[in-house]
Amino acid sequence: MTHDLNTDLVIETRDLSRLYGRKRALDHLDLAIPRGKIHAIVGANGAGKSTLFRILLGFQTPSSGSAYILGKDSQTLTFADRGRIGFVNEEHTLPAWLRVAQIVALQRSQYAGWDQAVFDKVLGHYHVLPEQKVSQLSRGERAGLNLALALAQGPELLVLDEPTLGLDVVAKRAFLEALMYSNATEACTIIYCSHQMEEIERVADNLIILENGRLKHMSAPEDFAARVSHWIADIPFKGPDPNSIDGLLEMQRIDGLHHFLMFDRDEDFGTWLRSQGARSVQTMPVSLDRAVNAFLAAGHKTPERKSSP
Ligand SMILES: Nc1ncnc2c1ncn2[C@@H]1O[C@H](COP(=O)(O)OP(=O)(O)OP(=O)(O)O)[C@@H](O)[C@H]1O
Repeated sequence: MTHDLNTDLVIETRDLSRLYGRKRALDHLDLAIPRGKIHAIVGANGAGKSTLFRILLGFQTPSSGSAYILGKDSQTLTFADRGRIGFVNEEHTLPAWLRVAQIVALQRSQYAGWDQAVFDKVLGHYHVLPEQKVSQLSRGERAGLNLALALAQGPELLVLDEPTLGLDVVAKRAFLEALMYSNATEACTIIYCSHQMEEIERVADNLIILENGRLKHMSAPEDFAARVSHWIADIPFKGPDPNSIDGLLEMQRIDGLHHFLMFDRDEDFGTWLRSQGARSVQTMPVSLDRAVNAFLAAGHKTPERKSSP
């Protein structure tokens, strides 16, 4: 079978759908993730992220369409293909009775491309001793050990699925620093799934938003945030009908002032507010967290647009 695959893509789905009974978890998803850098995948609960990864890693079959990972059909991955993919999730499960040095020895014997310098560099962000058993490590240290193991295996693609879930602020920071200073992206592409927008803001080069099993947006995080604006208007009566406002993500009345979160609206929106009787109009910067949450909450009200990488 010929596929005309683009080898610069680490992940590619074509018209990918997955149904669970009457439930549609993935809905004709076309996704193309280029090689290199850190790509964040976000979506509300139930957006289809786990289903997508189960299909990509070959643990589940699509209902229709196709999925490729590192240029291979995800349904026919070999042991060697899987060896090119690293995976870290929030569970950080490793055999509790093994010592760190024993795990390293095991991994080194298993992975031909094992990179001890990368392991040492990543784990150097933690005070973990080689003689410590996994059971004696803190949750944050276990997360760091998992990251160090995954990166030292030299994967071409590393999937981090909510890797900092349940970690405290200090451990989260240590994990992100270990990741950022590992220079991992020089050798591998990282897919970072998280609901933690401040982490995404720090590490991700590309933001991918899934909603109801569909691709809603793909761009640099800062480009996305720049498209969302916050307006505060003093309108001395009920205010405009939300249904009549193009690009409205959220409208709230707080302390007598109207707050609007808008997508892809510029100065013309201020002019329009004044034409609606606003006595004053101000704009405020919007955090990525606020922008993404408003975008997800607005759901179907959000203008349909073509995603731009
Ligand atoms: N085994 C299943 N049987 C029936 N429905 C399922 C099954 N697995 C997932 N779903 C449904 O498919 C949709 C997508 O689920 P999925 O777990 O892929 O989402 P998610 O984006 O990973 O969510 P979360 O962020 O909560 O982990 C949800 O509506 C879910 O209820």
